[in-house]
Parts: sequence; C-alpha cells; structure tokens
Amino acid sequence: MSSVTQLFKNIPVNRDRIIPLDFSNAKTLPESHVWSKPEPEPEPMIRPIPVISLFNPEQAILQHACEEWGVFHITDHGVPHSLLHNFECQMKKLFSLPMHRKILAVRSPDESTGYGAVRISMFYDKLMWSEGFSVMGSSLRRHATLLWPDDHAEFCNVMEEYQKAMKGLSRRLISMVMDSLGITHEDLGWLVPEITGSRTESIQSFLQLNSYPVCPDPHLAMGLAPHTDSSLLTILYQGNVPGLEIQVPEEEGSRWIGVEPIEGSLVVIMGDLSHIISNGRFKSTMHRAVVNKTHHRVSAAYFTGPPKNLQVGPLTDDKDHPPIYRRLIWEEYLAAKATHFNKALTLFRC
Ligand SMILES: O=C(O)CCC(=O)C(=O)O
Ligand SMILES: [Fe+2]
Repeated sequence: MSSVTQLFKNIPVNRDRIIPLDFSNAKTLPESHVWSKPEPEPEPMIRPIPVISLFNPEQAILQHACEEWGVFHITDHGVPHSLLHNFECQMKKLFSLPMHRKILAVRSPDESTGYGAVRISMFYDKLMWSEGFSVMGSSLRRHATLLWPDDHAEFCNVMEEYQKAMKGLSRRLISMVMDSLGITHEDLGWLVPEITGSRTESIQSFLQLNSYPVCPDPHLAMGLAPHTDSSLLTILYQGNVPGLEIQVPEEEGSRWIGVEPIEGSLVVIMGDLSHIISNGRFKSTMHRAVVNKTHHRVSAAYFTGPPKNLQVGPLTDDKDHPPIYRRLIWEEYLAAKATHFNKALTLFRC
C-alpha cells in the first residue's frame, strides 16, 4: 500500500478534494475541471485599485481603501526585494517537484501543514486548477524533510524569514487600519499582548502558498473559486503574473476586475473579521484567482487573526450605528465558515 493510500485508509474523505490533479500530465482540461462557458470580454477597468505607500500613509486614503474596496496595494512596505525574490524562487522549486514527490508531504485531512488542493474545494462540485502548500505552526521542517530529505534548509530558512517579515508588517498594518477607525491598541489587546499583560493571547497567522499551473483552456477553468478571507487581514504576494480578481458591485449586478500586479508591491485584503470589528464599515471583498495558458503563477496569502478562544465583535460605541453583528468566540466563526462557507457572516447578524 502506498504511503498516501495508507494515510487516507480510515478516513472517509474524497481524495480528489485533497490531492490535486497531476497538472504536468494534463494536456486538455478534464470534465472534472470545467467550470463555465467563456465569459464575454470585460470592459476595461475604469476605477484603479488604491495604491498606498507605507512611507507616509494618509489615514483618510487608507480608510477610503478599506471602506470602498477592501483591497489595496502597498508599496514602501520595507520587505526587501531580495527576500520576495527568494521566496518566489522557493515556491516555484516546491511546486515544480514531480507529483510523486509532492504527495510525500500531503496534508492529512485533520492537519494544517502540507501539500494539497485548496481547502475550499469541498464546497464546489468542480475541481480547481491549482495546488497549495499550507504552513502553520512548527511542522514546516518535518514536511520539508519529506520533500527534500537532504536539502531542505534553504526552503525552510526562506519560509521562516518571509513569515517573520509578514508578522511585523501585519501588526503594523492592523494598527494603521484600526487607527483609521479610531480603534486603539487597548481595544485589540490580543494584537499587542504586553498591553493587557496576557502571556498567551497574541496574533495567529497562517501562510498559504498557491500554485496555478499553465492551463490548456483557462476560460473554462477556475484557479481559486470566489471567497472572502476569514482573517482580520491578509497580505498577498502575487509576483508579476496577473490572476487575482475582485468582485465589485455595479448597478446591474456585479463584475470581476483584475488586481494587476505592481512590481515590488504587496496586496492587502481585508477579511471577514475586519468587517465584523468595524461594524460593517470595512469591506470583506469577494475575490478569486483565474488561470492562464502561458505562465505558471504562484501567490502566497499570509492570513492573520486573533487566538481561537477570543471573544470578538463590533468595536463601536456609536449610538447612531448599533452593532450589526453579535459578539462571538473566534473559533465559533471559523467553524461556521468551515460549514457554511460564504454564508457564514450572515449567521452572526443581530
Ligand atoms: O492567488 C491569489 O491571487 C489569491 C489567493 C487567495 O485569495 C487566498 O489564498 O485566499
Ligand atoms: Fe483569499
């Protein structure tokens, strides 16, 4: 019995929801990965997505970006270009491994770290044209050893250095966006535990590496299906291959617009928790990733949120705008999202 068969032998799980297709062998799009008829070419984008320099950010512009878009580019973020470059090289090194090597590090159904299809696959009948590698907690080295028994140090070092840079940057960004709402560090004690004197509460993070192989029929395929992030906020590295799209409301329905890469920038995506904490002011924007015929695209989402046992809710004392969400334990929200997916937010409306 192979190691993968062994891993799943007692678990009633659909294996193709965890183990992606071997894209290197796929010369045509299998029926299992056909999503839709080609959409008509979209009109050119009229409103560009905000770009915010962290060198000297203006609060009003930041607030506008969070309220009107829920997504924005950041420049002058202080993460060295060389680190971003090495990080992308390591992601490509990982995803370019042959399938029989990648599945040595497959994540088991109850595990957070490892190789596999994106988690939201289970909410859709069709399969996505992507594969991922999730990094949470301390088991990175164990998984990397499975992939490269003698040669994993560089991969691990770069992943750790990137996570360290993201940790600092995410704290800075959270402070900035919360400041723009008038929310103080004391209100968000878990962000800076020293303030509350707590030793255990602190920011939690999760790194998701995504790979979108070149696709024989990109108009019929889906890289990553529409979703909102549960996080407080997400920092997305997307290299220079386009693919990220956000949904913007329009008079007749809504449309998807591309978040075109800007050399050296990172993308910030406000998550469901920002929407809750801001009492609905900040947008948790629906987004997706599309694929293309010529370029392998990689991206990396660094999600941040509070500890699971923390109670969260709208941080507002504005009498004119009473809370629209009830207080909840963060774990409760994550569980609701894992069951009800894009409908989870509505379950907590007052
Ligand atoms: O690949 C992308 O551009 C989007 C990734 C994303 O939304 C996610 O990992 O949650
Ligand atoms: Fe996302």
